[in-house]
Amino acid sequence: MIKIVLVRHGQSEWNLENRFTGWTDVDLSEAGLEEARQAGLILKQNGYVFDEAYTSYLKRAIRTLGIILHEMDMMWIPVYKTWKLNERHYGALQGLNKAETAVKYGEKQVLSWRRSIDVRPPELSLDDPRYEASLPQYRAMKEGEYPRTENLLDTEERVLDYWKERITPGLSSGKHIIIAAHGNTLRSLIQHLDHLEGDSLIDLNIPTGIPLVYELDEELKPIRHYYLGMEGPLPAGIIPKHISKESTTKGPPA
Ligand SMILES: O=C(O)[C@H](O)COP(=O)(O)O
Repeated sequence: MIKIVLVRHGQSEWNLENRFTGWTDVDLSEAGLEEARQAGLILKQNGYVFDEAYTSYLKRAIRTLGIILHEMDMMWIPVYKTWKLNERHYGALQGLNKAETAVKYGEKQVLSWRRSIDVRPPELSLDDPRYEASLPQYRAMKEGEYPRTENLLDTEERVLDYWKERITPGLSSGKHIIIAAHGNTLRSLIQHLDHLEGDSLIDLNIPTGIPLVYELDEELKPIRHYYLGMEGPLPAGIIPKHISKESTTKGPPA
């Protein structure tokens, strides 16, 4: 049996303000910093050790991982960063308040943008200041690779590309791996692992800052998964109290 730990970054400043974030590089809120510390303590308390870690180019995930590894006294392990694990790009919605957007476009439309697999939000124009392909961390991307908007399938394509090319070889060779990433990055990976579609995908929300353990067989097919608390695996559907309300919604189906 092979175990991998997935963790969504701690609550961010725009999670707190209920804004569409995507590739906007916002920091963790105070609650998010504490969630990251708690995640590190939970993993240490449960005796987890890691050989390598993966994260995105976005500071909310990078800092979450750094705090977790600091709490575990594991800052010495290799950490691999990639834009392919960045959050799903929310296009021209980035920066907008989610509640205000729902008033303007309707709840149904916003739910479809947020949780369907094949609906892209309006795209960013190339002269939009939020189109940040010129930032140093994205300069090595190929022409047209920097997204102007994404649906979950677009995100899943780049996440799975990296998962298959860079992460599964380590897993199959017995490495203990943690991935600190984003709500939709992890939703797209879980969609692939658990073959989720329809309502079970629409209802899939990953809480911030809680370690999610996937146990995989030799073919890397899921055997079971569970969120981790201080006392070990949490019963399905239970999210620890310390997580802020707006991030505690239904986790992966039991
Ligand atoms: O990018 C964002 O806005 C959040 O990280 C995830 O938002 P969502 O839960 O609306 O997809």
